[in-house]
Amino acid sequence: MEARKVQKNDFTNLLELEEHIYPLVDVDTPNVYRNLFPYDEIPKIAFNDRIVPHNMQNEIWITDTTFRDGQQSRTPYTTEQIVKIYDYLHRLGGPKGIIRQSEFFLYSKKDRDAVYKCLEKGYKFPEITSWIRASKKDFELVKEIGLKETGILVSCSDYHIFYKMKMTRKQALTHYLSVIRECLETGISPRCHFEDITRADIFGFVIPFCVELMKLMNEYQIPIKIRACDTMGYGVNFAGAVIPRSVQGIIYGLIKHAGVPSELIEWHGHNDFYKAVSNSTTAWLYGACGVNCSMFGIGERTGNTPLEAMVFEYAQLKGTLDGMDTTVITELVEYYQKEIGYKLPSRTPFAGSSFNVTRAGIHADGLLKNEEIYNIFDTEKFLNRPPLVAVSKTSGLAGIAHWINNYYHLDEERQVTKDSELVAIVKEWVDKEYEDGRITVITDNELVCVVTDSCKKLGFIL
Ligand SMILES: CC(C)C(=O)C(=O)O
Repeated sequence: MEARKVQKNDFTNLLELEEHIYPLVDVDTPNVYRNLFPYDEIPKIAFNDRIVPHNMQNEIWITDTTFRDGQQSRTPYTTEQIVKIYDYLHRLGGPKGIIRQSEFFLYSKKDRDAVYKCLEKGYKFPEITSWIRASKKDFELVKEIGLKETGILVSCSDYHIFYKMKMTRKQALTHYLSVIRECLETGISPRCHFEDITRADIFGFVIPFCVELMKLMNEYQIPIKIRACDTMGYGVNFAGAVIPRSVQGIIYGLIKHAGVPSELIEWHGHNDFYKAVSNSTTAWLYGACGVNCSMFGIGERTGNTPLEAMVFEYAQLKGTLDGMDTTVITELVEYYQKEIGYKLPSRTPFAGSSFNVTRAGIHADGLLKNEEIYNIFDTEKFLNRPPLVAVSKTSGLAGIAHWINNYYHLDEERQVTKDSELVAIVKEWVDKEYEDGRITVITDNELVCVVTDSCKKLGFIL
């Protein structure tokens, strides 16, 4: 299968212009931005107050790296698990393919088996793409399997170029361009992973490199994607922050100074400074069409941008889910727990067991009066997860009543209130537990026993 041809673009004038403005700066010693990354101090965020305009595109999307970056940091998934998760991603992304692509390793037979099985499904979305070693043999393999695109690592900070690859910028650029040309010769579309872009020299290396890539794209008429990888999570989204840490500054530079079309730009975030989600949203807002995510954010160190979070960011920015089926997120939580043995931290937004559980008595009282007061949205509708109240020392009568109503799915006429006799008896039992020195919350099983006993005594049927 041949890579999709790019629309004939006339970047020629722009490219000639930019080439002169931003030539490669081939430094003798690495620029490691010691002012921003002193290493023995906490990294710094500096500002020059240059403001770039919003530039969100009409069509934005999510790409998935659950089986690549996500899998790198955990026990590998079995083929069966990959196929099952791929199925869930297909349903979650909906018919418009908001989850547009998913990338797969092709290294081992097991990796390739998973790709063949997922291809057999015949889904248009997520389109299957690959991640390989950058060699002619591997490009041929991508082609043989019938994929259109592959990821290629093009680390771009001097940390990588000088310290890891032991090259100069000029040598790295020459090497990358020859590998990418080889990929294009095979007819495969390269997705260039600009590793460590948030510590790279944007005007001295990244933009001159992108300008060369856009020239190659013109020459071969095959799309070349730029994935901006915030490998260490240093990106920030504050207006006026300086590059290379500024997410909007990087995206603006790629579009305006290197002539990269928005639909060929993806942001790939990490969560080391808790910014993976807001940085990814920022990349959308400033012109990148794609954000690359992994399910539940499972990935290197603190993880990648969680895919489920970007589903809700999408809906908030666009005002519509565009056909995405968010209830699949809850199915995935259950699948990860039961079949993969991965339990999410309970407070994980949208997915953890406690994400919509209220513990404080005073809040529980609010929930009981009207669930909108303490629930982010109709979590039962969108995630099959009605808001819950965990019973603890501070739950009070309202909290216990709410727990009973939810746990037993009582419809409006049958609901108990904080004045119900049943609630009073359960509360008495709960109070006694804490008077006797208990410090943990009361479990559902314990409450079921107490409620069952109390109902028997009162002659109630729930
Ligand atoms: C290895 C690269 C491509 C990456 O995933 C990252 O920079 O996070």
